[in-house]
Amino acid sequence: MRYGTGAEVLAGLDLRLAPGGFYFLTGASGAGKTSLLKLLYLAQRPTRGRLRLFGEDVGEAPRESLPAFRRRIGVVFQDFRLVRHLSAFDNVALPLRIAGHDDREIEGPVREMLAWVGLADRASAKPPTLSGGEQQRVAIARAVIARPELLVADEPTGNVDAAMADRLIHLFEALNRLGTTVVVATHDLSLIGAVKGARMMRLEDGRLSDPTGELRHPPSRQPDGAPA
Ligand SMILES: Nc1ncnc2c1ncn2[C@@H]1O[C@H](COP(=O)(O)OP(=O)(O)OP(=O)(O)O)[C@@H](O)[C@H]1O
Repeated sequence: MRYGTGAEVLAGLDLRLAPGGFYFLTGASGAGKTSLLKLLYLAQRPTRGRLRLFGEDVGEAPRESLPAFRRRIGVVFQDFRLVRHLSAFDNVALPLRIAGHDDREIEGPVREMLAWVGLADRASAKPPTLSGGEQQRVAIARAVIARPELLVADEPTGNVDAAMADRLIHLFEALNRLGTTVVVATHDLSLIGAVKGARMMRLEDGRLSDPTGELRHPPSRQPDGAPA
């Protein structure tokens, strides 16, 4: 994959995600994590090569077929991308509204989700009046509310404290237990250690050092806190 006429930012990737798997993606800043996630949530197409999603070839699928695939994917963007003029409640409700649920069906689950991410009392606040951490939690609630088949999250806990990060990763785990394939890009080793059975993929200069995530499991914590 390359942006425009620039150099390739991802090359030679051969990667298969098992349905229902939980994957962490790590790598230095600029290694290409966000670019790989963009391929997964169909914001970018591979410049060459093949991309299959949900068993279908999407690398060269017609543009008009992509929204139907995207509705099956929950995305936590690094920069949140909340709708500024909608309340926290309405941002979280968006995927359910798009899926055709009416207000009576939406109210309960959205309130419950906002309570889970600690924002029960901020439901009517609009994004510009929320802190970075609060916006991030709204973004996460919006990404998971409709139980997507694939959840892609880019540094989803970069703006919250350790206790909230723990709570959020358990939300991802709960979703994963319901069958969602989860891919989380992060630098946070404690997050990686928190999910048993998760697989870890590492990007270095646009190449995956462990494309299946099978070889390296999350580093377990030593008593002194250093990664194993
Ligand atoms: N829209 C873009 N246009 C051109 N080049 C880009 C674009 N986005 C990213 N790049 C380049 O692609 C490379 C990989 O960037 P990417 O954002 O995927 O890295 P990353 O691993 O997610 O970094 P970080 O941890 O800092 O978010 C970098 O060299 C970056 O400068």
